[in-house]
Amino acid sequence: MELFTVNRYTEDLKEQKDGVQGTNNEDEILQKLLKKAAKRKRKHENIEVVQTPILEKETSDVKEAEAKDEPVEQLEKSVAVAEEPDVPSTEFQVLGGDGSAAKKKKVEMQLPNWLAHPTIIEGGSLQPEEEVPASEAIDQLDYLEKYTCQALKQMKIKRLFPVQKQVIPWILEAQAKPPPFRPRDICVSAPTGSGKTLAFAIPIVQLLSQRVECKVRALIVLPVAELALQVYRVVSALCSKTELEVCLLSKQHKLEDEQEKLVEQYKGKYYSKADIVVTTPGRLVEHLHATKGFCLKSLTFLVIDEADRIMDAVFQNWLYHLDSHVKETTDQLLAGTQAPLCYAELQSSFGKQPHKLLFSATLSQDPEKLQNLRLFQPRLFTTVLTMPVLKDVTEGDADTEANTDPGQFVGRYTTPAELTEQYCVTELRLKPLTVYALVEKYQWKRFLCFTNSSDQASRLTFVLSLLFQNGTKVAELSGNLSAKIRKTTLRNFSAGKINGLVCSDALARGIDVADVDVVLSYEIPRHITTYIHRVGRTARAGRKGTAVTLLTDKDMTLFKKILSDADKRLGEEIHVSPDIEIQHAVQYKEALFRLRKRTETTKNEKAIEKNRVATKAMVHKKQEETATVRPLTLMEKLQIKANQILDSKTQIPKKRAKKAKQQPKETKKQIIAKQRKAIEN
Ligand SMILES: Nc1ncnc2c1ncn2[C@@H]1O[C@H](COP(=O)(O)OP(=O)(O)OP(=O)(O)O)[C@@H](O)[C@H]1O
Repeated sequence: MELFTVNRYTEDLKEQKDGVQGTNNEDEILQKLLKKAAKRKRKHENIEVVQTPILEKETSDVKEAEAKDEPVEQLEKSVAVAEEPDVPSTEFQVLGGDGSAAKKKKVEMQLPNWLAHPTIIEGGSLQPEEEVPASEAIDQLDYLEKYTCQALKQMKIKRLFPVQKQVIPWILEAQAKPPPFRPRDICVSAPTGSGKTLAFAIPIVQLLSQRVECKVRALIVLPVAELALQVYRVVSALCSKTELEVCLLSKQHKLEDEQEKLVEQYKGKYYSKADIVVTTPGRLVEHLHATKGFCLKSLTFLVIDEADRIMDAVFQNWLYHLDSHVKETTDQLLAGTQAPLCYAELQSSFGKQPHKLLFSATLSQDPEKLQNLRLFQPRLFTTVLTMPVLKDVTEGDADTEANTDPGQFVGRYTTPAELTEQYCVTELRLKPLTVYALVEKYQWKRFLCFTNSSDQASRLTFVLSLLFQNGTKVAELSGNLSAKIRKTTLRNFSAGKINGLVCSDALARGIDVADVDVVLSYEIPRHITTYIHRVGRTARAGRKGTAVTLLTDKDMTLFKKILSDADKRLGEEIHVSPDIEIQHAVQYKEALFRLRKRTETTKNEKAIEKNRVATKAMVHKKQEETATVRPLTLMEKLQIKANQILDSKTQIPKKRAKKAKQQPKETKKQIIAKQRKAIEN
């Protein structure tokens, strides 16, 4: 059977078939083709007849007149087409061939309703120094418990920030509803330093404070250990006047130490020692697998801070582990393998999902990413752009208009109103010197300098340390260092023992260090979210701050494009003296020379280490190989020695030696086997 049939008119075919089929001659085929063409033409014209009245209404009077000139002819044609039997067409229909595709409107992103219509967090003052009106004082807020007010006062907090005023009462109210009502999950997108931590910590502590038995009821997940520690401190401070226990899980401690703080065993049963667990995703997974008795079946709150970061592919698997852990415990309860099988407990835990609270300054508006969290009827809280600086940034025509539409708020990353953004144009080879000159010129006493990689951070720290000879101390804070060293460095910076930190972006998020004068971007960030988090390390909690980006001429276009993603424009340009290179020539040359030397030394050290590891591996392999071969007897050894002496005596001609070289080399095992065979013979 033929797979393909080709219908083609050929002269030979005509001659062959002439006798059998009279209809298959050239004229008839031509007639058929003409008929087909006419039919197609009529069909096309018929479509036009139908479309004309619609078009007429929209287009000019001239077209109207043309249409009236030939109504009879068109009617005839349409009737003719209508009379034609409805034969299925063998022609391919060209999709959009009628031009309809070209007329189609540009596809607009359709967000789910909850993302497109968020609850707006009205801007308010973040100025902590301002006089607080009596009505706004924390003791006047009826939803705050006495112990919360006491703890807040100890933290020197006199009133709540806008995001806290909106979110805290909402969570408390949502949780107050009796079953079967289930509180809606929430996503909160508010600028850096606007106080998101307290917005989730206060309601959680208040709602859990009445608990009887200690069980893990709240899990707060953060992307890095430093952030986890920071949030742990805030939550612990809030819990100081309650009986709640908070536990921190991060790579800064030994796993066994954390296990001891997390669970205890009594008469063969495990008991939780923590009510609130603050953790990083990696450490959480470790405990889910390694800590016996670590149970999350009573989980009431799941907080994901820096949610967009945690939802990144790198961190994805923690959710899977968390889900399967909860499912496993439920299955065990159902099967009765986990004691005690109590009906009430089973009923309360089965199918129960924690209240999910997501927070970030750059919350993803990608519904697919958020879908992984299976949010329950989610609700979005986001900030309004009413700050003076931001007005300036989004100033003008279309943007201002867009801001009045709530649907447009989503995905707009807002920076604090107190932030001043600047840039400094420089050359690539002069960048470290520019950082030095800027710090000297503006007398910045506390600054952060962000690079795009840990290695770059390390190199820049080295050069800057050599340049600053007036007592300004700089240190590295990057992923290259252990968690312990990073912790000490950060503490020294907070205490003012270090003036400047050169950081990689791993630490751009969430770190809350008070009174950072300026954030420098040594290299332009790769994405707008990175920029928002970098600059967010200053101008926090209503204080003023500056962000300066170093730009080469090449960077300029790309940086402008990155800023445009957040409806931002370049800020003010600042300059350093054009003579910096001449002024600091000797110092800079020396610093670069020493950096080169250091790079070489590290490179050599790395090569030596690599060699050492390779040699060790080879020795190990050889040992394994020889271990499998039977040791030679004394006779065999003597025979081999005798052969070697004989070999050395008989000179192999050069040509033969070359030929032998070309042949594949025998392994030691093969040589021994050969010699043994020779002895046996
Ligand atoms: N109501 C308040 N009054 C005064 N200071 C506050 C208040 N709430 C929070 N703060 C302070 O503001 C600073 C920033 O708070 P927080 O770290 O919660 O911000 P954030 O919104 O989580 O920032 P990021 O997005 O960078 O993580 C902290 O030092 C905190 O102590």
